[in-house]
Amino acid sequence: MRSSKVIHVVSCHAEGEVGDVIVGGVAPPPGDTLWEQSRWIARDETLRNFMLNEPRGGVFRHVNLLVPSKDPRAQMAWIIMEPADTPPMSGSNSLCVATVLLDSGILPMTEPVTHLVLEAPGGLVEITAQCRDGKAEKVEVHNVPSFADKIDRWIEVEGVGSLQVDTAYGGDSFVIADPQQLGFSLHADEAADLVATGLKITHAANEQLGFTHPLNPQWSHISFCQIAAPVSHESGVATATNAVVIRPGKIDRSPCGTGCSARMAVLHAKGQLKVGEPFIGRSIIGSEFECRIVSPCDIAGRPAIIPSLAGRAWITGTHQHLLDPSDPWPEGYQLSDTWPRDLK
Ligand SMILES: O=C(O)[C@H]1NCC[C@@H]1O
Repeated sequence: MRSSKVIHVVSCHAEGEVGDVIVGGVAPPPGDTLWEQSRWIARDETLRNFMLNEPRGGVFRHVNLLVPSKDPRAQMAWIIMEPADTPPMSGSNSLCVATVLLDSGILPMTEPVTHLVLEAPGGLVEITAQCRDGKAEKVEVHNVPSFADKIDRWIEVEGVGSLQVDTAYGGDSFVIADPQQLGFSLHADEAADLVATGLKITHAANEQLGFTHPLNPQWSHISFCQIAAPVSHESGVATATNAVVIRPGKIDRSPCGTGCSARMAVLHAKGQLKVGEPFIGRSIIGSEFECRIVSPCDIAGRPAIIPSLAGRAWITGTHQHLLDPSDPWPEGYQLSDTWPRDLK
């Protein structure tokens, strides 16, 4: 066996969504801030391609690179790599990172509760992990400030027609649409059709509404379409199933932490969810995040919220990814059979 690199990974999933964690073998990228470091990873593409492309990755995979924190309040920082983007924050990936840090002993675990501060490219997040017998059993994340952007706006979507949507930010940027308007019931057997429709909605929303983060103008697109069922009250708790369509073409298997944060910001802006009121986000495979609005806040003079989401993550394996110097595809490859081109 020979290899010109060895990347050590602890694989994990949070409520069904893969979030592998690189724990060794990659030097921290250059940059004065974590955001700059994440832009370097996005521009350079070498690590993204090696880990996300076939034969090592695939469209379903997210990979997180642990790096030393820049902010002295944080115990660790990480850079999120998703198939289409290198985003500011991710709920499912934050659960995977916190679980791997604690369950594998990279950071010390205190039972029954461990508190951490982690640094994502989009800001600091506070972690409260319920721990027992060496396992982080449930992880709560206080997310970055989240806000509704455009409410009840009409867009024209190819093959759909006029569609009323909201846009919002919950650590990443969303267009949110109602499945009833689209003829979906959010069952798992609709997954392929949800993806095709969601990609068209994302494309239309980017062209017709757009998005720019008020404090980070470099984040200037809508990443995801969240097809979000109306809220119903189950045992008195506001609950809603969603299907978040991730470019280039898959559905989040988890309830999507940034999506639930964005949704809560919209519900709050519409007067439909109060500060502190529980909200359950449910995924298309039936997994759940327990969410709430921790507090109202302000972002560049606009009303915003600090959301919280809680869920479970499990380690699924360890891998050492190698590169034989004679391998003709050191950065892997993508083919449109499993890695669809963005539909327009
Ligand atoms: O939980 C989330 O926020 C996400 N899951 C995969 C894509 C998003 O980052």
